[in-house]
Amino acid sequence: MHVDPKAKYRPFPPVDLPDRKWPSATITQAPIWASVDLRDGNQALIEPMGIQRKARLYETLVRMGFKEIEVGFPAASQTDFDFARYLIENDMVPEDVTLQVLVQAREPLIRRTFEALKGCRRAIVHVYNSTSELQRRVVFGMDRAGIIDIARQGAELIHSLAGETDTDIHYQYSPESFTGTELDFAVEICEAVMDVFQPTPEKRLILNLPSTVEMATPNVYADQIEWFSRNVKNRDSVIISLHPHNDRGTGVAATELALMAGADRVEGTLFGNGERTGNVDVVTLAMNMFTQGVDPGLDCSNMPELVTTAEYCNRLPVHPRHPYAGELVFTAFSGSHQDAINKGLRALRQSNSGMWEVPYLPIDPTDVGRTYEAVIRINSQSGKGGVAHILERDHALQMPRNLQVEFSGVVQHITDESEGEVTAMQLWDIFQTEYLVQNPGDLALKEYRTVPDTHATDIRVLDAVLVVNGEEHKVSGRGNGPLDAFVDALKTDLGMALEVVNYSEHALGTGANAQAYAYVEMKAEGHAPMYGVGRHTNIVQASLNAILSSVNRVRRLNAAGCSGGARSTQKAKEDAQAAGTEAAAE
Ligand SMILES: CC(=O)SCCNC(=O)CCNC(=O)[C@H](O)C(C)(C)COP(=O)(O)OP(=O)(O)OC[C@H]1O[C@@H](n2cnc3c(N)ncnc32)[C@H](O)[C@@H]1OP(=O)(O)O
Ligand SMILES: CC(C)C(=O)C(=O)O
Repeated sequence: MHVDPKAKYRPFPPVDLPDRKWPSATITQAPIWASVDLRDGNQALIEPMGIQRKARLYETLVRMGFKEIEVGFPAASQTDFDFARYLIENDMVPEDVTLQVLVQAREPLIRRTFEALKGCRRAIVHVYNSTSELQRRVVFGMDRAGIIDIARQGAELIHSLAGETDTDIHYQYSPESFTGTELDFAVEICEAVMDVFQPTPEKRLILNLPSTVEMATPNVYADQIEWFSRNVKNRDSVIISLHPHNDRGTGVAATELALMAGADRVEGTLFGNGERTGNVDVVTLAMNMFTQGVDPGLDCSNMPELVTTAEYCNRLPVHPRHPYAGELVFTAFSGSHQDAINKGLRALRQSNSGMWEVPYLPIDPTDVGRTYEAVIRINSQSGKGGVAHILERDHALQMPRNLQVEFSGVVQHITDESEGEVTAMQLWDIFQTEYLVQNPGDLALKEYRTVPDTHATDIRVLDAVLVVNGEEHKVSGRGNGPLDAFVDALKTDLGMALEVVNYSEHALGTGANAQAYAYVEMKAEGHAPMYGVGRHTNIVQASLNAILSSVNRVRRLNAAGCSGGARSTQKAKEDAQAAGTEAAAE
C-alpha cells in the first residue's frame, strides 16, 4: 500500500534566527557530562537492571570520570529507590560525584524522592513535565497556564523540602518534549521555575532542554538552543543542558551543533542505549572531541571493558560497526584500504612527529585499548598489501612485491571459493603449503657441496643429492655461484629450461641459529614466472630451497596438466583429480 508522506507527515518549521552564530563556532572544551544510563537507559531495557548490574555500571561510570550520574527514578520503582539507598548507605559516592534523581512534578513522588536521598551529601533533584503542544493537547488536556502550574507547584514543593534536609540539593528542570514546544513557551515555563528556585551564578539551575523525540535536522536543534540561550533571563544563573535522543539517527550531530550553539552540559548514555533508538551516545561524543585534540574528560581508554560492561548490564549488544567501539571498526578487509593502512603504519613508524596520520584509521586503536592485530583481515575483497602485512606482522616475512601479487592471487582463489574469511593462522598454513612444505612428488635437497672448477677460477661446481618420494639421486651443475650451478644441475636433471628472474633474501633475527628467508622468482618453460621460498639457517641452503620450491610448484602444475602463473596447489590438485589425473604423482 502506498502511503503519501505529504498526507501524513508535515515538515518541521524552521526557527526564525537569521543571525544565528553557531555555524561559525567550534567545540574547544568538553561540556559537563551527565550519565543517564541508570535511568533513561534503564527504563528502556527489556529487562531493567537489578542492584548488582546497576552497581557495576555505576562504578564504571565513576571510573570513566562522570561527575553527575542520574541513578534512577526512586519514586517509580522499589529497585530505583533501593539503589539510591544502597549507594548512600554504602558510602559509594565519591566527594566529587553528584547523584541525580528524576521525578515528575507530582507531590507524592517528590516526597518519596526526598526519602530516597536521606543522608546523601549532595544531590541534583531533576523534575520534569511535558510542555509540547501535542502533549498539552492529547496527554494533559491543558492550556499553557495549566502546564506552567504543574511545573511551578512541583518546583515549590522541591524547594521547600530542600530547605528541610541536610543534603545540598541542586535543582534541574526539564521542559520535557522541548523540541516540540514553542520556543517562547519553553522560555516562559523555564523562567516560571527559575522564579521559584531563584538560581544565582554561584548556584545555577540546570535547565535541561531535551530532544525527547528527535524531530528535525540537527541544525534546527542548534537553532532552538541558541534561540533559548539568547532569550532566557539571567543566562549566567542557568546551566543549559542537552538531553538528545536519536530518532532520526542524528543524535550525535544534533548534540555537537547544539554545543556549538552554547549549551553547557550533555546528558547521554554509553553507546546510546535508551528509549526507542536511544539517548545520545556519550562515548561517540567524547571520542569525537578526543580526535579533534580536545580532552573530553571521560576516560574511554579501555573501550573493550566499557563494551563488556554495557553489554552485561543492558543485556543488549553493541553493534560491531559502532563508532570507536564496535568489533569491526578498526578492521579493513578491502584491498586498497589494507594497502593504504599498511603504508600509513610504515610511514608512521618512520616519522617522529607524533601526529596520527593513517589513511582509513581515524584514530590509533591503542588509544581505546585495541591492538593493531585485527586491523587487517583477509577475505575475497583483500589484496596483496593486506596479505603481506599479516605475514610480515606475524612471521617477519619481507615478501618481494611480485611474490605479494602472486600469493594474494592464491589466497583470493581460496576466499572466492569459500566466500569466507581466512584467519591469520590459516593464511600462514596456505603460505607454507604453497611454498615451504614438501608435497608428495616434490624434490627435496638432501645435501650439496660446491667446489671450484678446476678449469675456470670464477666458476663453481655444485654436486647435490635430491630426494623424491624417498628415492635419492645425484645431480651436478656448473655456474658462477651456487645458485647458478644448482639451476644448471636442475635444468639437466629435469630437462627443463629454467631461469632466475629475481632474487632476494633476509635474515630472521640474529645469532648463529637465526633463520634466513630466500625468495626466488623463476621462469620455467611454458609458465609465467613463479616464486619459490626457502628457509634455512644457512643462507645458501635457503636459496637452494627457494629454487626447489619454485621448481616443485611448476612440477605440480605440469602434473595437473596446467600452465600459467599463480594458482593454488590445492586447486591444481583438485582440478587434476577431477580430470582423472593423479596430481601429486610423479
Ligand atoms: C521522557 C522520559 O523519559 S520521562 C521519564 C519516564 N520514565 C518513566 O515513566 C519510568 C517510571 N515511571 C513509572 O514507573 C510510572 O509512570 C510512575 C510510577 C512514575 C507513575 O505511575 P502512575 O501514577 O501509575 O502514572 P502513569 O505514569 O500511568 O500516568 C501518568 C499520570 O501522571 C501525569 N504525569 C505524567 N508526567 C507527569 C509529570 N512529569 N508531572 C506531573 N504529572 C505527570 C499524567 O498526566 C497522568 O495523569 P492522569 O493519571 O491524570 O492521566
Ligand atoms: C525526563 C526527560 C529529560 C527525558 O528523559 C526526555 O525528555 O527524554
